[in-house]
Amino acid sequence: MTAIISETTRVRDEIAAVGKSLFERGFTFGSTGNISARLSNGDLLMTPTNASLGALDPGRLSRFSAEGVFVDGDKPTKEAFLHQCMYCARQGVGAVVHLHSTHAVAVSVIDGLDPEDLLPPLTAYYVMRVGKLPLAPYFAPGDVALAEAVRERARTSHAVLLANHGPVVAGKSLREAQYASEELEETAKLFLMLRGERIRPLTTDQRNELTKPSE
Ligand SMILES: O=C(O)[C@@H](O)C(=O)COP(=O)(O)O
Ligand SMILES: [Zn+2]
Repeated sequence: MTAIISETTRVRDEIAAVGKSLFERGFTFGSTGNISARLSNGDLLMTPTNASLGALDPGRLSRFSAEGVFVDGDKPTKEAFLHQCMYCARQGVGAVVHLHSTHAVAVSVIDGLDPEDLLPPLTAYYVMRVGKLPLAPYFAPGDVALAEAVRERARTSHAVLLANHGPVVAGKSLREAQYASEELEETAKLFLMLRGERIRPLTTDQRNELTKPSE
């Protein structure tokens, strides 16, 4: 019991610290975005609805049981189902971050990109942290129909861009989800800066070299 309590406290504090860091560096703003993390007993901690990621109270985070039932805390984010579907679609997910990071949102609005993989492999770090970025069609925030669209894409990618909205990124840990979200935003920025230029993305061989399982 003691171990569970201290793990809960640690994860609550970590969610608040990551939220503050992302907010203060402009990765999301106002009360946009939401974060969740899984505890070792399967429970999920999530940010409450209408909360600024910059000023989260660790003790007031919303908690769901492993079965997806709301247990306690403030009223959960309206995207709770979106977070839950990332945990269901992928093995080993420990945390999920959703942001309205400006450049990623801009990419989510551009027509004519490849909806299976929106951004080219500009750098090795992008390939290692994000890899592939499919687009989920537009649904209003909080619409449960979005869950099915995201679940389908999350089976093959831990990062999904919601059309005219923003990214949802899963990681084994909260730090992994945070770093991948940041890398996605910076690559979206590079992509927009480079529009109209002749570019030289990584080749398929270079990409495969980065993602091959280590022996
Ligand atoms: O875009 C939205 O409204 C939500 O996806 C969002 O980012 C913030 O919603 P809450 O977490 O319910 O505040
Ligand atoms: Zn949102």
